[in-house]
Amino acid sequence: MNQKEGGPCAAVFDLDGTLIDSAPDMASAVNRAFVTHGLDATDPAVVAGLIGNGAHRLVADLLARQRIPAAPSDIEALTDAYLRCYAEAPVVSTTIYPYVAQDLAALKAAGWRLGICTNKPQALTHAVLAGLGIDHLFDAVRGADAVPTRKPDPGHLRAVIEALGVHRAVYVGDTEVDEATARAAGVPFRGVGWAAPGRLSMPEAERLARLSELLT
Ligand SMILES: O=C(O)COP(=O)(O)O
Ligand SMILES: [Mg+2]
Repeated sequence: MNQKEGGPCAAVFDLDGTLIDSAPDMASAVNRAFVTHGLDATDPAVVAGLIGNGAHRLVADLLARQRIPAAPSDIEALTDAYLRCYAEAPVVSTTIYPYVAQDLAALKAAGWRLGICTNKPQALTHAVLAGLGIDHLFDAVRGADAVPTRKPDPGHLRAVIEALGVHRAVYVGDTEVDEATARAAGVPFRGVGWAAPGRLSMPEAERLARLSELLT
């Protein structure tokens, strides 16, 4: 996609695993919540592989891994505890992936409108973007609780694109949830080359080496 083809274009990004490596802080928060409730902590590398479907699903998946039967109300309580722990320390070990900040700035300077479509809750998304000093780059940000139905429902991505006020957009992500969301919304999808193995169905060779490739 190219600005020269007419009309503003937008690049909408998934957040965790796409623009930022937030897995260490997310793993630390969910493990603090589990341990506080008398449950076991999980290897942060395992937690990292489960991120992308939102907080509730992360907690449910971790409980299932530990073979702990849990009522919906237990999962709710643990999810609330996880999100409280995360909000207390949203940016301690989280980092922006290499070149992402400068490539986002280059896209913005070239006239692209930039958006975020993430399954992270809205307040935490803003806290993390602000903590990393990249919140000013985005024209529309929609977390999981800022839309009636979240990813993989295509309405989540469509809501971001509508807020950006563009007719042409691309979605960039790191998991099959993102791929499926884009497909269902009829939006072109690009996967990041630094996505963890097995998280995207598209071949490695077809993924973005750098976000600046969107400019070409
Ligand atoms: O699973 C989450 O909490 C958020 O993940 P996402 O930013 O990749 O959508
Ligand atoms: Mg992701």
